[in-house]
Amino acid sequence: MVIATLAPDARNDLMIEVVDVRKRFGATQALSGVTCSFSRGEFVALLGSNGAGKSTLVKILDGVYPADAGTIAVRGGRAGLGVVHQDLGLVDGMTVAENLCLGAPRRLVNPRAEARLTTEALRAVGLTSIDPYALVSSLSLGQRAMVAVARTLHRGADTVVIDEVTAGLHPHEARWVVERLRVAAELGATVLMVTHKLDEVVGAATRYVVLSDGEVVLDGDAAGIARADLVETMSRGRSVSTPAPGADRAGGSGGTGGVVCELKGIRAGGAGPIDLTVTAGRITAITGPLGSGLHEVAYAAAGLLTPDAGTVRIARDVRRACVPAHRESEGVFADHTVQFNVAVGGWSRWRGRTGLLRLRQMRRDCDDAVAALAVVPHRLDATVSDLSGGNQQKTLFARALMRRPQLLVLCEPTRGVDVATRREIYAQVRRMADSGTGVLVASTDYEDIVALADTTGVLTADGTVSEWLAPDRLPELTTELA
Ligand SMILES: Nc1ncnc2c1ncn2[C@@H]1O[C@H](COP(=O)(O)OP(=O)(O)OP(=O)(O)O)[C@@H](O)[C@H]1O
Repeated sequence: MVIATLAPDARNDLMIEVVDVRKRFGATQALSGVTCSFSRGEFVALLGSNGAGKSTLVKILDGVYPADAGTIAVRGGRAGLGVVHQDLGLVDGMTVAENLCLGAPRRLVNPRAEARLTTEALRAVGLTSIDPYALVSSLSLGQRAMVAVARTLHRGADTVVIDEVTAGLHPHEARWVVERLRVAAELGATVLMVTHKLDEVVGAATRYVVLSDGEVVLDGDAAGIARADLVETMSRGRSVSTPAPGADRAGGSGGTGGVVCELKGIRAGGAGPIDLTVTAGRITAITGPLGSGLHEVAYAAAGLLTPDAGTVRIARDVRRACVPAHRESEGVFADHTVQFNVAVGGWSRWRGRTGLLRLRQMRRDCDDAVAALAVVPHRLDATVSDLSGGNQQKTLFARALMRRPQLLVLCEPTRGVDVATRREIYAQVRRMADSGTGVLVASTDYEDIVALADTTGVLTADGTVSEWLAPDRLPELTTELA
């Protein structure tokens, strides 16, 4: 199926029409007849739990996959629609203007004209404060995201699909991006935003489209849909054994256990020197912007990286487990099954007195772990590369817990997971801490910090932690770092 051009007699403001689109991957029906249409000036939040079919739909719109059946028609044809992915695809060492005009025939464009075109393109997304001659590397992550959106529209798209680009942004910056997207829609663009962060889009999106099991289960005007109903629809009634994030911390771990890990004067990934202690039963967190070195510091604690300087002291015989920040390159064994990915490294747990693995117990434990996190598809023999991003993340998390670690290091533990899973992960981490595990969380996601941390170190611009914040001071994070 190719993306068609909307018929000339189509409704005036209609931009995209998706009719009965289906896509199957082997045994999985990823999309089972999606029908929806998008109009000029709409700001649509495209939502759904992990494995609901969002990425599949976006990839079909982007021309990455053909659909098995159905039709898609776009005003202006394929060029009328652009997708901005999480990596943004900008060249950091070039200016904003050069990035915007990249690919344009050079003889038609001189630097002055480039700057003028760039200013116009930036205005179309409500950006008036960015210098066309600024290097992209000098911009904040949110500004870069908006430059990528402006470039997509500048290249002739009227509709832009934003695929989880706000993940990892500070809440203020994410809100700033969403506000610019709202302005872009008001100025005439059609914006479809895929996100798991409901709070970003509630109040800004004009419409919600929720997918579940490859079908549209809710499609309506945002003004008429309450947040709670959205969560309920997205979670399909999945109950989670959790209070709201942060709610139970007052009665949680007291941090009276012994030291399981101590970092002194650590320098890693550009961060440091940092002193940090993880004690049994307590959740210590570090946060800061992407690239600040917070993950490298955590890897040093997990024993996955030798720091550039400083010492790592680990209590004797401590079992360590780590959820790495980048699941694709550092985490999953993509060609292996879900069971292998969950069980790997934790074999001793199932070794019987004879030395043989108790396979049936191993299978049961893996099955319980993936059921608690609602991994889709719920099949231990599924190949991990066939899972959606959020479901891959769940297998990584399940693996780390399967080791019953005494030191649990979590880098971006909730990356790409849906609302219900996020809560389940928070509950499981809290239970681990309450049972005596020392936990170190390194996350750029402020929701993780607010939900989990007993004490939080914020990496400052010089790569150090100037002070450790108790939970009651966490609200300062959202203002201080704005
Ligand atoms: N290349 C593939 N091969 C096999 N199955 C796939 C493939 N891509 C997606 N699937 C399956 O299709 C379903 C929909 O996946 P998709 O990635 O579209 O979900 P999603 O809503 O984007 O999830 P997430 O929020 O986790 O990113 C899932 O069950 C997934 O396992």
